[in-house]
Amino acid sequence: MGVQIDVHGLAKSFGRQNIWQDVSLTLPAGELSVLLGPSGTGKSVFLKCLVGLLRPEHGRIMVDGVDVCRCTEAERYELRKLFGVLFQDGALFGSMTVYDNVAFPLREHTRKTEAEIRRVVADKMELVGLAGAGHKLPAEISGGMRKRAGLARALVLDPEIILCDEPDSGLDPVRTAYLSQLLVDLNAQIDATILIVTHNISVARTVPDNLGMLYRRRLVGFGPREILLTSEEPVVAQFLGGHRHGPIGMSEEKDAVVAAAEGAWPRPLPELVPQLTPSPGLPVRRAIRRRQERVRLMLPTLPAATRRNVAATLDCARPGASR
Ligand SMILES: Nc1ncnc2c1ncn2[C@@H]1O[C@H](COP(=O)(O)OP(=O)(O)OP(=O)(O)O)[C@@H](O)[C@H]1O
Repeated sequence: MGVQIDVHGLAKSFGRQNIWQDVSLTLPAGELSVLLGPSGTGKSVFLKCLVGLLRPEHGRIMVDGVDVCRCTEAERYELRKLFGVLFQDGALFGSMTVYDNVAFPLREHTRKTEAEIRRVVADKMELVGLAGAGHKLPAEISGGMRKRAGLARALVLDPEIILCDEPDSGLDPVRTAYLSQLLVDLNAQIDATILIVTHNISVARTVPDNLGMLYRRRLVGFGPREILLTSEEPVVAQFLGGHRHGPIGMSEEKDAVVAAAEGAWPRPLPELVPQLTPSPGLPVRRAIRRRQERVRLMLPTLPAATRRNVAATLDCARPGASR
């Protein structure tokens, strides 16, 4: 099962530029989570902090009992083995074949023989639908295939935590739908904790168990998907509705005069769409039951509308209930 990550009071700046502050959230073990936010709100910086590539000035990131922000280099090296990271552009080495790219972490971090490496690489390439493409160079495959090759590489060390930085960027809606399904299927197969950073509304509405959003240097919210997906908070409703009217402007924060001239921002909330389920033949996601137990305890604390939506998902998941 994946590992839980607890983030408390995190703050990160570059010089005088504060990126975000007071970010606290828990990524529950083995669940799928999505972190949304307009461009430039520091989503990638957050991922890099989680994996220890950037050091926040304040706060704690607890992974497996170790604080990523304060651990020794040796501890950080060990922790990194828990993580598989899919970077925005796939981050493949252009001069290596897809096969060698995927095999790279195994050759670097394990003592496996080439025969063993061949087996693992073939297995992961098959998992992401790239069997047969190993001999090609990254420049010879499509953007979607490069993403999947990056994902295969992120998986070869059997990570317990998978971080995906905008896996959908540069993909058409159909490829994005395939990739969303792939992430859900992967979770069903390996039960890893998965965090996806994106500004893709369709991914946010269909993939995660938990959803959060960064805006104006703060975490607007983070919790069971139904909370944000039914939120009437103007910034959340505008972002998920994908429209111009609302507090978010072209350069993140809208000019107060422009915002006032728009008047109120009442918009119908998009309908809550069902979460993706694993493809036929795959096991039921083990996270579902754990999440139900967790969310059931949260029910009394949720707003009435959210409570109804969450309760409905708990009801339809009861044994014998029709789905
Ligand atoms: N190493 C760095 N040094 C200085 N500033 C940085 C560094 N990395 C990121 N930033 C700044 O931090 C801010 C947030 O960047 P980040 O890439 O995390 O945003 P994002 O939310 O992922 O954006 P997008 O959705 O457009 O990818 C930007 O203003 C960026 O210029």
